[in-house]
Formats: sequence, structure tokens, C-alpha cells
Amino acid sequence: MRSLGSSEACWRLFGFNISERHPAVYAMRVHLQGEEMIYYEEGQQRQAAQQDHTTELTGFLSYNKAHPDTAVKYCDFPEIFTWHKPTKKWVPRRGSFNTIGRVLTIHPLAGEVYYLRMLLNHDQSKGAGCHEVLKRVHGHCHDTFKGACEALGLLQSDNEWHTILTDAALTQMCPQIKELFVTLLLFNKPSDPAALFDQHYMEWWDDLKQNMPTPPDDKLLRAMVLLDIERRLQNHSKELPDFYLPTIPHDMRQRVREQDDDYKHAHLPMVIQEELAYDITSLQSIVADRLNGNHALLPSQRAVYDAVMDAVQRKIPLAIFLDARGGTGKTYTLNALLAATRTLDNHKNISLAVASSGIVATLLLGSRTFHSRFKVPIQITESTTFQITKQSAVADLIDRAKLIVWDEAPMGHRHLLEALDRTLRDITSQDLPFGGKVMVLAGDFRQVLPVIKRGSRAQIVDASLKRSKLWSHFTLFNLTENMRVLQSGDDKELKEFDAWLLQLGNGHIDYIRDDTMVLPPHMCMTIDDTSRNSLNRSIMMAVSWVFPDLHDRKNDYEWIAQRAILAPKNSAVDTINEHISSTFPETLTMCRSADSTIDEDDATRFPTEYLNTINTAGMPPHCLALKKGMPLLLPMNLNPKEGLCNGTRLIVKEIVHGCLLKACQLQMVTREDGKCSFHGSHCSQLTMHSLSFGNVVSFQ
Ligand SMILES: Nc1ncnc2c1ncn2[C@@H]1O[C@H](COP(=O)(O)OP(=O)(O)OP(=O)(O)O)[C@@H](O)[C@H]1O
Repeated sequence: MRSLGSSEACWRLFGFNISERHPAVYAMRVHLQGEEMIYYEEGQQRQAAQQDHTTELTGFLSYNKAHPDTAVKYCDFPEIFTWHKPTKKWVPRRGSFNTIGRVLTIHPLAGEVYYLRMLLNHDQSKGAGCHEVLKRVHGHCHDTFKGACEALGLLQSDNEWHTILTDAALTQMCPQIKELFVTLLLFNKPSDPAALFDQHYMEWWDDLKQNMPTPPDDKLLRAMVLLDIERRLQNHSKELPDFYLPTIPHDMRQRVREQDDDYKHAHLPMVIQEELAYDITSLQSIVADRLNGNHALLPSQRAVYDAVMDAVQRKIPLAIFLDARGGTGKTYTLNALLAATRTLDNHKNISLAVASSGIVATLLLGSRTFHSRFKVPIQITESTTFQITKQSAVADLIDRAKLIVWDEAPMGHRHLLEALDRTLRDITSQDLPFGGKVMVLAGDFRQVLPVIKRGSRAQIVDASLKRSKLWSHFTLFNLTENMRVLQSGDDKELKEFDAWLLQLGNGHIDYIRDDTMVLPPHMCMTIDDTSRNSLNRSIMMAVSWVFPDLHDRKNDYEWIAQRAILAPKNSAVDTINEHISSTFPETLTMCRSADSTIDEDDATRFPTEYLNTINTAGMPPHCLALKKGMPLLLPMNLNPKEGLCNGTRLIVKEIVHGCLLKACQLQMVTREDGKCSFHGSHCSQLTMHSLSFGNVVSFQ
């Protein structure tokens, strides 16, 4: 020890403690039955064997046996009990010493004892009176601790996926099961997808058999199921080999094409087929309604429509920016454009729609996120290029597209626009802005600008599209009439809110300080003095202000879809969730992740219980406590095509085996009178098991 200064030197001279451990950590032994560690001097084996071998673990088991009401986990025992060494017994703690227990770390290669340790850290150890009881899960006594861990969903294994697929075969239609399998592949990384496929594919072909003129043989049906899975994976830019699934031999593909009408024209890449598969009648009726129907485009909307249609039909380059704040009919106009252009050229015209966020992508006809459509890398810089090769199917699709629509474009970094320009010039081999395509960008610069991590105002402004050298190529169109307010009739509150929002966006609100402003009183909640100083009470008040009588109104989707609580930190979200969940009388289901290190050697440095405690931004918590009827918000783009993306609202309907969630999706629909309302659509299935960082569904 070196004393660095006079104060440190004095401290040392006076003999004060130079280290302290708080709280005290009690190391707890773990061993299999009858495998307690015994220490003895050489030649003392006999005496040692006759001694009392009680350890903390056997003491814990005996205590539970004698006191069946003790429901405390092994690892939590030292917080309430103290280990009396002379008698080798746990006795209730008298003082309020702050001690925590840590079960000694075991390497995964140690076998059963490693899994025993896992169970001792789990609720399973509560009240366990012997080793065997730990193996009993849901009434079934497993042969091994590993089996018990698997049954509890604590291990990365495919067993639960087998169970889910078996259950699905009994209750669901084939296309739903195949979609579920694709979700498993994409987000849960089963360890042996080929084995899962081989075991279950026979239950997935009923829908394919129906269209066949003659009964197909098993080999052909297997190829057809694989082809179906391949098409579904391609929607997510994935292929069968990405998941070690068998590929389909060329002659089998040929046989499928000859047999099945659906696959006859399958010579075009899937991404192109998808863009040619719109229901033309419904597109035509959208166009008819928006040109001449009861809800015809306003003159300002029509001006955009006419300019774009003219450019597409005459095949001349055009770049438009549609500046429109929320509710002015941007999506309405863009959908009219997409519908009209897709019916051109004998319905063979391709128009691509992309949006900066998943939730906006669900509102535009046939839209994808900008990132997924153009394969944008995660890090974007000035020289970024999209991961699209000139020979790829996506390049072919982009080359065929006559119109590209990008909604909520101001959220995108100018580097994205510039990279898109380079990509389009390269794919079309035309040295014109955006390769000579008709580009329609839409959005509102008053809303969210590109997110620059810890960026200053100047850096954010510099990242905006307006700072791009390409901005000068855009012609500006404006939509100013707020249709949402207009449709509401004489809703004074909505009108006032719209006016206030506009003032805010234009920077005309009075700020108290740099970034602090006073909200209008009707937007604020009043809080009484007693609640002001108590975080929990104020959270409870906020919850009942936003969601009064939630449980009684849990089926009122319109009402639920109109409210949300935003919180800056995961910890606050957890507190709010806990409070809301406690208002539901239904049984609580705990859905836990199975966390493990990628490298087994790291397992001793980062034990499972430590991984379970990690709760950072972008990562779901280890434990999701769900109840039937609870509203949820999905925080990631899971399957935008099915409407499951960051921001989708769901209502819990059922939790199967603690790892599959069946939830009703709240979707916005435009009614006959042109107004929008929410309704609960089909039941979505989401898997909820995190097998490694980042591939999980979570709810907040
Ligand atoms: N010309 C129109 N005739 C009738 N209804 C319209 C018209 N234009 C827009 N609407 C309706 O106004 C509402 C708002 O339109 P839309 O959702 O397209 O606005 P937006 O600008 O995309 O809003 P946001 O940015 O908030 O998504 C919708 O219900 C839409 O059906």
C-alpha cells in the first residue's frame, strides 16, 4: 500500500480500516446430494467421514423441511437467516444486518451441479425440503436438474419450440403455423431449425394440398412447404441457408411449378412478385374515391397528385417534398398516388413506399421501413452505401420502380438521402439525381429530426435533409388544412391543440429558459401536496389520470389507443407497469428470458443471475409480468408486414407455456365517414424467449 498524501498517511498510521465491504456477502456452497466437500488431515479419513457434514445447502433444505411455510430462495436466505457455525444451523436473523447471499459460481461444464445452482437461484428453491423436490416442475418430477431447468424455460433449448409447434398444429391454420415458425427462426434462433422443420412440416401442408389437381407425394409436399417458408423468409430478406434449413433442389422446384398454379409464375424474384400482387380492384376503388368520391382530394392534395402522375406517365424525373404537418392528409394523398401508379401499365407498374419508422410504414399501402427496403447498414457516414448489389433481386426491383415514396423523411439523416441518390444512379446507370426516378418525400420538419446521439442543436440541424446538396432538386408542396380537426366538427379542444402545436412547431411559444416552456393548463395534471413528495403516489395518480378504470374498459380499444404514458427510464416504466398490472385481478404470468454468455468460458465471470439483472436501454427485462387483458406497446420491428412494429399496441389474450404470447393487435381503420377509429384485429403470436442479447420481444 502506498500513502499518496498526508491524509492517507494519517489514516494508515491511526490504523483505520482501509477497506469495507457493504453489504456483507455470504458465500453459499452448492453440491449434489451426498457430495459435500470434506476437509481432513492425512490419515484422518475415518474420523472425517463420521463428522457432521451439514453445509449451508443441506441446512437450508432441513430448515425448509422443518418449517414448511418458509418461502425464501436459497440465495436470499442470508438476508433473513444467519448461519450458526458451531451448530451448523440456520437461525432467524435478530438484528437488521445487511447481508446478501451469493451461491458459489460453477462452470457450465461441471454438469448437474451447474443446473442445481441455477435452480437454487430461482423461485423453484423456495421452500424446497430436499434435492429431489427441486426437480419437480408443474407436477412432473424430472430425472435431472437440467431437465427441471429446461421445463422452467431457463435453458436455451428447442423443447419449448417443439411444444409450441405441436400445440399450434392442433389449434391453428397452416399459414399461421408457418408464420409462427418464421418468427421463431428470426427472433429466437432455435439451435436446430432443420430438426424442428423435419419433426413438424407434415402438419403444415393442408393448405397447399387443396390447390393440387392430383394428390402430391410426400417429397413434393415437403418441397412445397419449404418453398412456402422460403417465400416468407424472403419477406424479411432472409434465405433458407441462413437458418441451416435444407435447400430445394432445382428439379423439385420445377416439379412444384408444374403442379401448383400459385407457383407457376414464380420465376420472378419474390420481392418483385410481392409488388405485383396488389388487389387491383381495391386500388381502383381507392383512386375513384379520392378523385371523384365523397372524400375527394382537396385542391392542395390534388396538385401533388397531378404533378406526380404526370411525371410518372411521361417518365420524366421529378423530386417533390410534401411539407405537411400531422393530420393534413399526407398519408391520404400518398396512398392515392401509390394506388393510382400501381394500376398503370396494365397493373405492372411498380411504386415503392418506404417510411422512416415501422409504425408509419403500416399506414402506407405496401410500405416497408426505409432501412429494410434499401438494406441500410447500422452505421451511416458520408460515404455509406446500401448493401444492394447491382445483380440482386432488390436492385432489379428498384430499377423497375417508377415512383419512390418516402414518408416521414425528415427523420432520416441527410447521409441516407445522399446514399440513396448514389445507389439509384448506380442501379439505373443514369447520371441524374435519384437515377431519374420520380421521388416523393413527405414529412414535417417541426416534428422529429434525425437522432444524433448526444448531438448539439447545430449537429442535428446539420444532419437534416435540408442541409443536403440534393435539397435544391426538390420542388416544395404544402398541405395546411388539418383534416383531422375538420372532420371532428366543432371540437374546440382539438382546434386549440392544433393551433398550439403549430405555434410550438414554428417556435412561437414563450420559453421560460432555453428549453423549458409552460404547457397549457388543460394538458397538465394537478397533484396534491401529499403526493408531490412521494414518487409512488404521484405515479399512481398519473396512472389513474391517464387510465381511469382501465380494467373495466379493457375491451374499449378506441379508448385505450388514445392514451399512453411515456417515461424516460426503464426503471420508471417498470414501476408504472407494476402498478397498472396490480389493478388487474387476473393471474400473473411471469415470462422469463434464458440468458447465457456466448462464450461458455465467460459463464463464471458473468453468472446467469447477473445477466438476468441487466436492464439497459434497448434490452428487455429478464422478467415480464403479464396478465390477460393488459395493454402492451411493442418496442421493436418484429414483422412490419403483419403490423407488428415498434409502437404497435396489443392486448394480451393468452400466454402459452410462458413463452408464446397471443395478443390482439389494435389497428387504425378509416371508416365510411372518413374518420379513423381503432379496432382489435386478428390475434398475433409473439414468442417471448430471449436466448441471447437483442433477439427478444419485450413490452413496456
Ligand atoms: N381529402 C380528404 N377528404 C376526406 N378525408 C380526408 C382527406 N384528406 C385526409 N382525410 C382524412 O384526414 C385524416 C388525417 O389524414 P392523414 O392520416 O392522411 O394525415 P397525415 O398528414 O398523414 O397525419 P399524420 O402525419 O398525423 O399521420 C384521416 O382520417 C384521413 O382519412
